[in-house]
Amino acid sequence: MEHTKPSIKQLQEQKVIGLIGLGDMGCLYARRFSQAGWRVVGCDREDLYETNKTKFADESFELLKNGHLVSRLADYIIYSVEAENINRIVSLYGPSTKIGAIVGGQTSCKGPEISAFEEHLPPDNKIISLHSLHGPKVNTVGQPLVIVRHRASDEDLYFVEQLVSCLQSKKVLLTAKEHDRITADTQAVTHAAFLSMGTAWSAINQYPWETPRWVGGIENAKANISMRIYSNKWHVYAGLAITNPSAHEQVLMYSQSVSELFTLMISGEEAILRERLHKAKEFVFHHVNENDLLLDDNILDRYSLSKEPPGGKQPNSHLSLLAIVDSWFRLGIIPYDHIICSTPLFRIFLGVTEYLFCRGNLLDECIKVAVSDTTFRHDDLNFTMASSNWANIISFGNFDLYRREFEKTQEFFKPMLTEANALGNQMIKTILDRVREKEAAADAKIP
Ligand SMILES: NC(=O)C1=CN([C@@H]2O[C@H](COP(=O)(O)OP(=O)(O)OC[C@H]3O[C@@H](n4cnc5c(N)ncnc54)[C@H](OP(=O)(O)O)[C@@H]3O)[C@@H](O)[C@H]2O)C=CC1
Ligand SMILES: O=C(O)C(=O)Cc1ccc(O)cc1
Repeated sequence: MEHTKPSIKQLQEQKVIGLIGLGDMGCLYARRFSQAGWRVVGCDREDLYETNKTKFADESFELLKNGHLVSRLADYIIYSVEAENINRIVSLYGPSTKIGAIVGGQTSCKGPEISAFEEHLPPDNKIISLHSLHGPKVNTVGQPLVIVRHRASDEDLYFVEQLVSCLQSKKVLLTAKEHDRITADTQAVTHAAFLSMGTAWSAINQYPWETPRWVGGIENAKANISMRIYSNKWHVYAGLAITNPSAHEQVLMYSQSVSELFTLMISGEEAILRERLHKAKEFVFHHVNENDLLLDDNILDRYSLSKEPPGGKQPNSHLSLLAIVDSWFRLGIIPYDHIICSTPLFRIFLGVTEYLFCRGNLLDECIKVAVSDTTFRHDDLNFTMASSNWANIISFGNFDLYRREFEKTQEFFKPMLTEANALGNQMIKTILDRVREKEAAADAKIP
């Protein structure tokens, strides 16, 4: 006999949703689910309960004292806590989980999260994890939402899909292993590149928008994204890279590419550099049509933090962008294969590199400048050292050192972060709207 599936309304009458961790992402979910008609209970740290009662007083979800109370009551519990602490927090509350309930997490690397669930949850509990591939201030509509069904029935999955449908994100079903491999390729290396730019600018004591050496659209995108990362919480980026073993390999390869390309530049090896980069271009961008690039001058030029009017463009060696394509080639990664599972920052990073490699003869101009013009040597040397430093910190798995380096650079940019973030948000919104338009146009072409 075939069972009819319950409607969302019926599920909403039966099920309680629980959030453990009401920071940026936990609060986003708690709000969205409760506003869509689900009963939602949540908790943050128990020692902050009294303060949080005031903070969350006007919300449409219910604040409980701790994760035990959430776990006893909820039918689907989502841990939305720092990746570094996931095992410890699941060990605390996991044994209190309601019989038969489903449990998942929002941390950015699924291997350690699923291991924590397997270790600490009673065997009757099911496991379905989530990962929204965007920050808390991005519109959830159309963004990828990874669902990892690890230990659960079709009915359980159906319930979770009904719950998340209010986000209107694009569901991507993956295993934990697939998820971690792809996000190492997309997120971890993207962050490593922009973290290194920020550290290098801070090391030479230079805001990039305050010097005529850096003008033009590509520079705007680099500065805005770097500032966006430094205006966020360090633990988000540390957790994502350090807890994912695949990310270590990627970040180390990126820093090796940076160092090798820089060596070719300062040795004046133009022909070798050109051959190496054209090979990488052919591998990564062979299908790209120059008339159909994600970004154009118009978009890129619009979002500058500089107070000066845009002048003539200054060529740059673009070491950070040359190196990402070189490392994709050496790791056999075609970044377009991961677009279904990509974050806004990754899509912009890809858009900017695509622009540099495929627009007119920009790539050859850039190679020429890299070898012959010494204006950027000091910056490129600092970038090379910064990327090697970040790769070491990540592969040694040192959270404390990560935090120290991150906050040191963050301090340097602090006076500009609010303005930079507002501009970065506009830039990202424009680019995402544009991506949506392009996708819609492509879908319309399919017969
Ligand atoms: N921010 C982002 O862009 C994204 C983040 N993620 C991932 O989602 C997770 C949450 O990130 P985000 O919301 O940004 O981080 P936040 O730091 O804003 O939120 C985590 C919350 O969990 C709280 N917490 C710590 N211990 C406990 C506990 N024992 N019980 C209940 N709550 C606790 C923290 O309190 P306190 O701060 O006082 O320790 C904090 O309020 C992370 O794993 C992150 O990597 C995923 C997608 C996007
Ligand atoms: O887009 C990015 O890379 C971000 O910086 C936001 C972000 C951070 C962590 C995640 O797990 C997912 C998205």
